[in-house]
Amino acid sequence: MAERKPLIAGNWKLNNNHLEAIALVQKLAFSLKDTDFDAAEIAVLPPFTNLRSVQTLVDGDKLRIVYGAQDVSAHEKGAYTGEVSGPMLAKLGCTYALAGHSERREYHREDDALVNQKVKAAFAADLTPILCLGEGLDVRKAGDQVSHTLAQLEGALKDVTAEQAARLVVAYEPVWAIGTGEVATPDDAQEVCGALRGRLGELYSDEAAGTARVIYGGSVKSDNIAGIIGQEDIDGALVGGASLKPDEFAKLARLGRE
Ligand SMILES: O=C(CO)COP(=O)(O)O
Repeated sequence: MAERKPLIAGNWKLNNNHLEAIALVQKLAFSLKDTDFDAAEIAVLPPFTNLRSVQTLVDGDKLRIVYGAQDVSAHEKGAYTGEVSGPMLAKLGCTYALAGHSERREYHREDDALVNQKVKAAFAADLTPILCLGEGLDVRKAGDQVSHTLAQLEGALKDVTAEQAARLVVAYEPVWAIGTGEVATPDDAQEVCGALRGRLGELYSDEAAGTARVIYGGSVKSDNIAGIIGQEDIDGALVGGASLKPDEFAKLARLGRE
């Protein structure tokens, strides 16, 4: 099995203007000073308006974090008011772009077909998409979480190549765990993450499934990350609320080992 470097990514959601973003990244850099950057890749995902400021700080201070966007347009250019394209994000030095976060699926009516276009747009711009998926509470109560998330995976990966799939990050974020404080148990998270990796193997190859990273998101904190990351098929975390607190996010970046 290939070595997969854990990814700890902070999704800031709709928080912080660009000045607040600079302050937060500076504090985070300080909090990260004793961190082993070889143990995990650390990413922040601020709002679009902050990316240029974060780029300047990361480049200027040679910070060992990477960054990305919370969304990417399905379109490359043209008459698409309000959209931000993959090439624009790549030009700003972004490594990652989220695609299909449950908040975009819910509040902006994004479906698997659109998420699929966004995943392909990210790959086309040499960004790594972080494909978000996960079931709501009703699906979980019915015990259909595996089939539900596998269907989302297949829908989002239509026409994605094996080479691309090998670079993919899939974030399993059960909707009922997001912002609720109700983190999935390590076993529950592993059940779905293992099934997602298994399906990547069936759709592509064992090699692709072995290098793609599958991460978990939903109420991850420094006191619960160790159990989550200890699971065989979980390669990191997508963190919301806790990513806005520099000390707490730095502890997460150290995988809760202190
Ligand atoms: O949605 C999330 C990350 O994308 C998770 O958010 P919380 O960590 O605040 O639950």
